[in-house]
Amino acid sequence: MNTQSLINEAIKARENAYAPYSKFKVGAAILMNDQTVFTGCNVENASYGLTNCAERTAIFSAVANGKGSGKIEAIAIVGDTEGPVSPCGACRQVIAEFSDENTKVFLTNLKGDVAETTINQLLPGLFSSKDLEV
Ligand SMILES: O=c1ccn([C@H]2C[C@H](O)[C@@H](CO)O2)c(=O)[nH]1
Ligand SMILES: [Zn+2]
Repeated sequence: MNTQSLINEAIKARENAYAPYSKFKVGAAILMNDQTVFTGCNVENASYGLTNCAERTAIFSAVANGKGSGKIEAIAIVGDTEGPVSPCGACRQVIAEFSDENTKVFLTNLKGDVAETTINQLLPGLFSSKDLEV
């Protein structure tokens, strides 16, 4: 799947966002290394802190569908932001869990801005499974 198609999947997923509190809808789409695609949206809660972001929804969906041993080839995230949307710290760490140095991260918005980055740029010095090896 090409980048624009992945971004379009994220835009579609964003429509399903459950964001009655912030009204800030976010969509994410991930292309796994086996070429399967999973999408997610943010899901808020009256107990605000229980909110799950779009990126984590997409990744948890992939894992729930048997892709936990796979890697993310590309992820597209879209919000209605001035510039490309910026993933929160929790999502950066969760994206890192299923990424490698080749994972492409596309930060986008509804205006069509696209910024390509990497997990190492988003989360330098990240904690990973390597740190658990003794
Ligand atoms: O990258 C982001 C940033 C924010 N949100 C959600 C969380 C919350 O529902 C709303 C406002 O923070 O946007 C995401 O899903 N992804
Ligand atoms: Zn997040």
